[in-house]
Amino acid sequence: MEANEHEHVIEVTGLRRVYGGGFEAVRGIDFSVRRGEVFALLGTNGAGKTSTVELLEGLAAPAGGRVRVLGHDPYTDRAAVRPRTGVMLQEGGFPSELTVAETARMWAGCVSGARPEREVLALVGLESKAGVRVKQLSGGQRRRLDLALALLGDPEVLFLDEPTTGLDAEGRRDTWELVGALRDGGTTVLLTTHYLEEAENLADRLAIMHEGRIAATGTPAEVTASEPSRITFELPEGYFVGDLPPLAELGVSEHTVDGRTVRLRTRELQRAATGLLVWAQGAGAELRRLDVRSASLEEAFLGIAKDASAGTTGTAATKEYAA
Ligand SMILES: Nc1ncnc2c1ncn2[C@@H]1O[C@H](COP(=O)(O)OP(=O)(O)OP(=O)(O)O)[C@@H](O)[C@H]1O
Repeated sequence: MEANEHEHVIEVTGLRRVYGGGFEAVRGIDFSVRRGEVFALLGTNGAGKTSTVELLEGLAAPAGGRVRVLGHDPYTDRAAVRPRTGVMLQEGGFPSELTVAETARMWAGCVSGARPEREVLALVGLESKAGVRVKQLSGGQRRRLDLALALLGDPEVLFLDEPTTGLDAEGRRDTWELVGALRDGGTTVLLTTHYLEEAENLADRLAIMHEGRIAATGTPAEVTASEPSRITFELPEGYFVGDLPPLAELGVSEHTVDGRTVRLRTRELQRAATGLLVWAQGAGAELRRLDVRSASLEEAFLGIAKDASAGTTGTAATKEYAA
């Protein structure tokens, strides 16, 4: 396979998943991931992230739509896809009596051209635990073992379902570094996560799922830009909000006043901030505790989830930002 960076390694079109009782967990989603990208699926609980990833891994057949991984259908053409992918499930479920090294060795037996166990254990910082039984590992160490096993076949595409859940801050940082290094080495990574900071740090592009649909997709910066920025300051004594220039003319969409503290929300940060500062300069007014900031991914996520719950987004209204 040619290593073409523009090649879509994962392609998902109109994908649906329906469970036994008729519940539609994935309701027609589209996205694609290019070679060497880290793509994050974010979402509220039960949004359909795991249901989607399982379809990409070929663990179930879709109820509708199409999935291609490395150009193949991962369900019907499993033999072509599986050796080139690495999968880290949410629950590894290893025999707890085996040691870490034995588990890696057993797993390596199922992988063609597996890397040496020691090498993958070193990658995830578990070399010193090689002789320890799996049942004696902490939750975070088990997640690292899950990751080590996913890396045994030196995969072109890596699926990580909540890779850092249960890890402490240091373990999370180490995993981020490792995923970054894998990406730099050309591995394509699709991950699900509850940690917005993780997506902000790692993802080249992301999709936010809500109730089986994609509510927003784009780079972290593009998705963040969909939420209004904020300006906060304290008015000096003797000044009132009515003394400010007309806020609507500055592109301010909302404002609140709490004592002397004024909070503005705007989608035109430069225009609003400039108008405010020019006014303050002219009036000789000092705006104390002035704080001007773009929305965080967390704010964008909460805003999108709120809109989606209120029925103002959906397939037709998916926010999509050009990559
Ligand atoms: N085997 C199943 N049978 C019926 N419904 C299921 C099954 N597995 C998942 N679901 C439902 O499908 C929906 C999506 O679940 P899924 O696990 O894909 O969500 P998620 O986004 O990964 O959630 P979380 O962030 O909580 O892990 C949920 O409402 C869940 O209850």
